[in-house]
Amino acid sequence: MRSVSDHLAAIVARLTPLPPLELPLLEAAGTVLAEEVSASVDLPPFDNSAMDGYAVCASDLATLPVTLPVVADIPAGDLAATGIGPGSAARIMTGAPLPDGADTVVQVEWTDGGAREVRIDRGAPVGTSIRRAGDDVRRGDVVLVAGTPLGAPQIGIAASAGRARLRVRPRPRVVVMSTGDELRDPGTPLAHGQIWDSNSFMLAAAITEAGGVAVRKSFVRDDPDTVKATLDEQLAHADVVITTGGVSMGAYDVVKEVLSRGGEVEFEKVAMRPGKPQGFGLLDGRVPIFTLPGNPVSAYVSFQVFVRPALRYLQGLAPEGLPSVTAVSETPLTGVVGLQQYLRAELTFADGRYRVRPASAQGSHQTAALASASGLIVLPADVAELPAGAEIEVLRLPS
Ligand SMILES: Nc1nc2c(c(=O)[nH]1)N[C@H]1C(S)=C(S)[C@@H](COP(=O)(O)OP(=O)(O)OC[C@H]3O[C@@H](n4cnc5c(N)ncnc54)[C@H](O)[C@@H]3O)O[C@H]1N2
Ligand code: MOO
Repeated sequence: MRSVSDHLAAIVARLTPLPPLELPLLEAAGTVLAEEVSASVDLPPFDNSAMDGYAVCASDLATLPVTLPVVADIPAGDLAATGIGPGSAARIMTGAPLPDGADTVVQVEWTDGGAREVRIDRGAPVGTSIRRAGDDVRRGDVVLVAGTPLGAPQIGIAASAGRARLRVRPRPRVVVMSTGDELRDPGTPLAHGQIWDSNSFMLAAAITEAGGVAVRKSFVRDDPDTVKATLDEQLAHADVVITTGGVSMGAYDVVKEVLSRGGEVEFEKVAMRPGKPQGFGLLDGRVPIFTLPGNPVSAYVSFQVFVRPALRYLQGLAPEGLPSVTAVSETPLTGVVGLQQYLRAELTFADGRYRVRPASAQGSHQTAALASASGLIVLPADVAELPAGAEIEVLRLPS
């Protein structure tokens, strides 16, 4: 059996990051930058006021209070090149260009707020409330490097630097499809022996959480031709395909049957619980496919352990999994030697430390315990027993 880390490494070795493309700025949010962005101008581009107030010459404030004529009114966006001289003031708004001749700004609270003339009660040494050109970014400075995930602040600086479009690696488009004759869509009636398809909905949500674009295909019957035709149909517009079900040892495990044929997908037993039967390959020699086990908890854990890192890698990021913390176990933990276990658990933080308690239901069909879990305890393959109070790694589940 392959170890979890060997299986992930084998997957990553076969992936190629998605080719970059140019997107309008807002569509680039959530993607990963594939170029360097530098400022084409100083930011701010001109000296401007940090306060609503009056632009004056500091030398006029030697004796206070002082009353000065207001010779100009400068709102933000004012294009007129107004200047002032000693003995006069310009009313100025936050962000408005500093008039020539002024070397300080007195905020309005320190004055009588006059429109024709203004009485100034408090002094403001040279440079007060002035934001100098380039004191955020100098023209030519690199503000974002290639490989940066584009969150809100990064989209903001790109806009500040004047960029309307960015070259990025896009969010991977991931087609998810459940297989199984027993499956029905939620909202429709069930006959005996049938269940509602939960995997495709759960994984579509997980794909979105992991930064991909999910395309949920309705479930597919356990029929080799239908499975093959549906996969072929998806190839044109998928960066990744995920299937669930049909990969163990059963007589109707059609995913395995169809995809083993051409040798495109390799089916492995991975030393983990849940999630032992795994398949990975490149459809058509190019589109990564993950064939995840059908048990819902197994499918979910497999997604977090293998697919999430792969989606990151496709965007040009390090193939990391979920963030983890070290927690103190509140109960003894029993391992299965030879299998790395992922135990659904409640993770809490109190008195400066994380504590963790495994759920009592650990079956790979027991989805209620998964839905109320906040963490997954990672119990390594070589651990048989851990006493209560021991420290253990816990993956934090997205919330
Ligand atoms: N003889 C053996 N049997 C099984 C083995 C084994 O090694 N030898 N492995 C077990 C393990 S571990 C797992 S995990 C499952 C994997 O099975 P498949 O991937 O073939 O999945 P199915 O048989 O299609 O389904 C398993 C289980 O999950 C339910 N299911 C499937 N799809 C969905 C869905 N979309 N939504 C909700 N539930 C779903 C399905 O009804 C079954 O109950 O194999 C074990 N067996
Ligand atoms: O290994 Mo299966 O994925 O546990 O139920």
